[in-house]
Amino acid sequence: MVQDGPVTRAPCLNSTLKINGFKYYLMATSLQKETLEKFKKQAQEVVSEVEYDELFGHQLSHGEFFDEKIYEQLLVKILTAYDWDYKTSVDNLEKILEWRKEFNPISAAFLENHDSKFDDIGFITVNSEAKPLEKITTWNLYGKVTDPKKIFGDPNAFLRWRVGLMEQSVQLLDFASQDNNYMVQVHDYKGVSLFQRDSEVKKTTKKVIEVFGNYYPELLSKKFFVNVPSIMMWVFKVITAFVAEKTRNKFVVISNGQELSKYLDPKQLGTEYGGKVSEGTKSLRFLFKESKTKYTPYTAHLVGKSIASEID
Ligand code: HEM
Repeated sequence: MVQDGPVTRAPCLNSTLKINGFKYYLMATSLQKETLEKFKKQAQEVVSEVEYDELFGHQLSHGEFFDEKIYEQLLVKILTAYDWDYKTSVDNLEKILEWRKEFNPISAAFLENHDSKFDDIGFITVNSEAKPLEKITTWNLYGKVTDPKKIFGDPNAFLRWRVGLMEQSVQLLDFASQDNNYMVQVHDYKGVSLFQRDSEVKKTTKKVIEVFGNYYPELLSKKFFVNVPSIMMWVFKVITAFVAEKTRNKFVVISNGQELSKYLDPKQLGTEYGGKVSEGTKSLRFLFKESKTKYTPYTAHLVGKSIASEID
C-alpha cells in the first residue's frame, strides 16, 4: 500500500532545507536528482509498456500536452510516497497506470452521470485565499447516510462516484506550484449511528481506502474527521489499521464540528463548522459542469476524444 507522504509537502529539489547539516543535504539532493533523472527516463518505458500516458489529467509521453515541470513533479510525488526507492517507485507507477487504463477515472469524473443520491454526501470547495496546500477541499458527509443499502447497495456505483469526486479534486490542484499541489479532505459523521456500518459499508469503505492508498500517492495534506461521537472512536482505530502510517499521521479527529474553524479558513467555512458562511459550507460547492476551464488541457482532449468515439 502506498505511503501517502509526509505531513508537509514533498521536498522541492532546489530548496535549501538544512537537514543534519548542510553537507548531508547537498549529498541527499544530488542523489535525489540522480534518481529523478533515472525515473524520468524509465517512466517513458513504463508508459509505452502499459500503453497509457495520462496521470491526474496530465500527459506523460512527449506529446502536444506534455509539460516537463508537471511531469517531474508527478514523478517526485511517487518517489516521495515510496521514500525515494527507485524500484518500488517504478513498480508502482506501472500499477497506477494499469489501474487508470482499466478503471478510467477520467470517465468517472467527467463523462459518467452518477445517481443524484450521491449529491448530498459529497462535494468540493475551492478557496484560492486559503493557506498553501489547503485550497482544495473534498467533503464527504457520511453521517447523512441514513439508508446504507441505498448508497452502498451497488458498491461499483459508489466506487465510480467516489473516484470521480477524487479525480475532480485532483484536477483542481496545480502540480507546477508548491502552494496547491496537495488537498484537504473532510469526513463529517454528524448523525452517524452504529447501525450504518453494515457489511456492505465496511466492504466498500475498505475498497475505497485501498484504491486511494495504492493509486493516489502524495495528494493529501490533511484529513479531518468531524462530529465523530466518542462512542464510535473505536471505528477510527479499526479503520486506520488498513491505512499506511504516513497517511494516518495526517488525520485529525474532532468530536465537535464547530472546532473545524480552528484549522480551516473560517471565511470560507459554513457556520455548522464554526465558520462565517451562514448559508453553510455546501453553498460554496464547486460545480465542475459550470467551469469547464478547470479541466486540464489533456483531460479536455481525452474527454473530447471519448465523446467523439461514441458518436462514430
Ligand atoms: C457508519 C458510517 C460510516 C460510513 C458510511 C463511512 C464511510 C467511509 C468511506 C466510504 C470511506 C472511504 C474513504 C473516503 O471516502 O474518503 C471511509 C474512510 C474512513 N472512515 Fe468512515 N465511515 C463511517 C464511519 C466512520 C467513523 C465513525 C469513523 C471514526 C472516525 C470513520 C473513520 C474513517 C477513516 C479513518 C477512514 C479512512 C480514510 C482514508 O483512508 O482516507 N468512519 N469511511
